[in-house]
Amino acid sequence: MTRTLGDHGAGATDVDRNVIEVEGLRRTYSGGFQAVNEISFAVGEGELFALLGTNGAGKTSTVEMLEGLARPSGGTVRVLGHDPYTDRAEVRPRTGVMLQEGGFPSDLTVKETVRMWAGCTSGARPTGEALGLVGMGKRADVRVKQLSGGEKRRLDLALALLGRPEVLFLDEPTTGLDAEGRRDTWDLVRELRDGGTTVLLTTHYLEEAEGLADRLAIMHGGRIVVSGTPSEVTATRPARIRFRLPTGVEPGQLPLTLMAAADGRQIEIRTQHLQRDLAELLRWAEEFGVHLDKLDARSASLEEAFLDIAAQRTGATAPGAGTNTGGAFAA
Ligand SMILES: Nc1ncnc2c1ncn2[C@@H]1O[C@H](COP(=O)(O)OP(=O)(O)OP(=O)(O)O)[C@@H](O)[C@H]1O
Repeated sequence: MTRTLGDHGAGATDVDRNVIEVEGLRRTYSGGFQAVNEISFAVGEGELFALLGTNGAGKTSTVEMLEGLARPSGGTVRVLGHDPYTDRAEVRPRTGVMLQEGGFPSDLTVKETVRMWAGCTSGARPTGEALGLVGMGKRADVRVKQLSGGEKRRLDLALALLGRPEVLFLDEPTTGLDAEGRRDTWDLVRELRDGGTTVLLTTHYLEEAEGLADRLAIMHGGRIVVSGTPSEVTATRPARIRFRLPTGVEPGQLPLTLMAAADGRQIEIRTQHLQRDLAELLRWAEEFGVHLDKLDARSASLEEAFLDIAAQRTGATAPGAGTNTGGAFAA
């Protein structure tokens, strides 16, 4: 991909200056259904903020209000210091929006589509530059209806970047992209952020949020359930230690202060104190001359945190979410 990114002050992250401010935001659909229920968050200049959630959590309903496409039912939104709905003329030229469905005329070529869009965008990048950014330079003369789903997403992104936006809204930007396309898009988004662009991203790919986001919020049922840096969010969930129970050892012989679950001879310990409990386990193994086969110890991933949160809220049990107390036991 050719890289000629707009520069809003390279490395000029200024999280003290909020570019997006949301306070007590609500969105109620006809019939009284509350899709967004009193949410509040702020995104600093040059920050990448990810909004995650289960299906129907209210992400798109929220983002549409930030983009100025829908009027809030309550609360306030400020983007670059303005109300994006009532001050649309002020906010729109400084923001780039990548919707879930671009909906371009499908008979136009890629190049014609970009030119048409550029006609409505002040200070637009040259067409070749915009297409080069998203790796679509070679597809310029192809008709939109002949593009694959992933190529359409790239075109959506090129259009969102046309006006060198200060704020970029990306609604599920990598849905339909193959692994390479996804990685290219992540690189591009990182470069834009490093160049000072403020990015608000929604995604269903948790590794995408974990890898890209400076901070994130997980929504469920219209509310923000948890927010923070990816490590702050995962730190709220227990880490895991796994190993095969050595031959000749029974689960009841494991160190009693550890909370463990056994599935046959596979042992899993879930702990908020990974270092302390791992050290205790290793001391015990050393003392009794036991080899812990397939030993694996790691912090919770964002995906595990997400599944735990979703399961708690629906009253279900996330796979492997059970934590047993009172020492080791056999299943
Ligand atoms: N126009 C509408 N009228 C009534 N209800 C709506 C409307 N649009 C969305 N909803 C409902 O509002 C809730 C939130 O929808 P929204 O699309 O914002 O969720 P989401 O988090 O973006 O979901 P997904 O991850 O599935 O895209 C859902 O229950 C949805 O059915």
